[in-house]
Amino acid sequence: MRLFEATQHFFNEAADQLAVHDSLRDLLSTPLREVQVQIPYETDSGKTACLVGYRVQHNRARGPMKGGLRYHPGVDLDEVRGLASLMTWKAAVVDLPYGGAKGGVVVDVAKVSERELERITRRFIDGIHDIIGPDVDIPAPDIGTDQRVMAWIMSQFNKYHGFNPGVVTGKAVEHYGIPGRAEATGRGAGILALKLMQRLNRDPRETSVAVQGFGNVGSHVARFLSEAGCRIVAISDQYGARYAPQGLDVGQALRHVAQQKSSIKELNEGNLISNDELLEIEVDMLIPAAIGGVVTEANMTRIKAPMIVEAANGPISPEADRYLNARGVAILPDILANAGGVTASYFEWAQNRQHYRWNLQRVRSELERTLTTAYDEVSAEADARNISLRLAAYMIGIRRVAFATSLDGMN
Ligand SMILES: NC(=O)c1ccc[n+]([C@@H]2O[C@H](COP(=O)([O-])OP(=O)(O)OC[C@H]3O[C@@H](n4cnc5c(N)ncnc54)[C@H](O)[C@@H]3O)[C@@H](O)[C@H]2O)c1
Repeated sequence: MRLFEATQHFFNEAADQLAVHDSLRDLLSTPLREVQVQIPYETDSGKTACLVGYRVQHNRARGPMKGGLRYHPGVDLDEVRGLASLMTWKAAVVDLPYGGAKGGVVVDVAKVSERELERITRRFIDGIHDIIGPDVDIPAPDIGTDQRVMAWIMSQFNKYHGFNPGVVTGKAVEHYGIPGRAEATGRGAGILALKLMQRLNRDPRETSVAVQGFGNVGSHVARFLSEAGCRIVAISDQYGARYAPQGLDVGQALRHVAQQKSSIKELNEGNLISNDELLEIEVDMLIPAAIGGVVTEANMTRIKAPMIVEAANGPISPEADRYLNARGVAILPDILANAGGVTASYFEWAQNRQHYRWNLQRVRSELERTLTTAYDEVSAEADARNISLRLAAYMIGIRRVAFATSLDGMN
């Protein structure tokens, strides 16, 4: 099942529970706008190459649309559409004044130089600058993009529209960003993972954790949970995974990746296993923090973790979700689990508009407060109705967006 179909499946389940009528359901399911642009750019060898980029704006009933920009060879319109709809429900679950959007460029960042990446980004913004903006649609980092890419986006947008740092979030602290944004998605997933352990009466110091993906999100969630006393037994990147039942030294892995610019595969600790094997190890908590669609009908019966935190977007297919729920696996859904990123982006955007900056301590405490409030609402809804955390989160998000949409009216 493709990502948009999967997100629509979860949407429809919740809309059924809420008895959302057909015309409103159609409105909430149909993206506001989808744009595909050509990205011609000059390679370092002087040739002209051409890529494809997308921006999908899903819903703006609750505010300007917000969502990351993904650079990955697997990007396509369906994926971006699915991710854009997830952003709408995510922003609503954590009660931020935003709608949802997402963008992507079909490119393998490992195969282009830094200068090429800058040219690609600037040409992409040439193609979409007139549909984004601080009051319209605000991009942020996702797979393959980081603070450098955000700086180029801001600079290119400003050439057309004048100085406006609030057009993009996830910027460097020294360049209109805020402390704590880079760590926020992983930290947020870690805060919520501890909440899930508490829900199941688990002691973090007796909990083993496997994290798939050691990029922005995966590395920060692994660090946070390791500092909270959990045993991180497996980590990975796209090239492979390392597994040590007695626990891995996360600080050492962070230094290895930062200093050696090398893969987790080359880490001098634990046994080398594949990404598929990582998903299936005997562990208390599994945290997919890389790409989507990793737990499906093909491997669901071999997943052993009793707790799953979806730090990545869309890692579990609807079939696997149904099966794992029936088996009693506690799943913290993506639209809550990784909402720390958009929450800190909201802080950054609001501060850009005020030309004012919080310190790290304030960002962290506001992040924890926002996510904890959302978690408490979702778990209360799940308990009251005896439903999964995913269904409860979707119901809360859809209820808020549906209400705003109906107040907006049709004209
Ligand atoms: N960055 C954010 O603020 C943010 C916010 C919300 C959700 N997310 C989601 O978190 C996930 C990770 O994003 P990120 O920002 O950490 O990206 P990133 O590019 O920093 O890191 C991605 C990681 O996944 C690994 N990876 C890539 N392809 C893989 C594959 N086929 N199999 C296994 N591993 C693979 C990479 O090697 C890397 O370690 C994505 O699903 C993204 O949508 C990110």
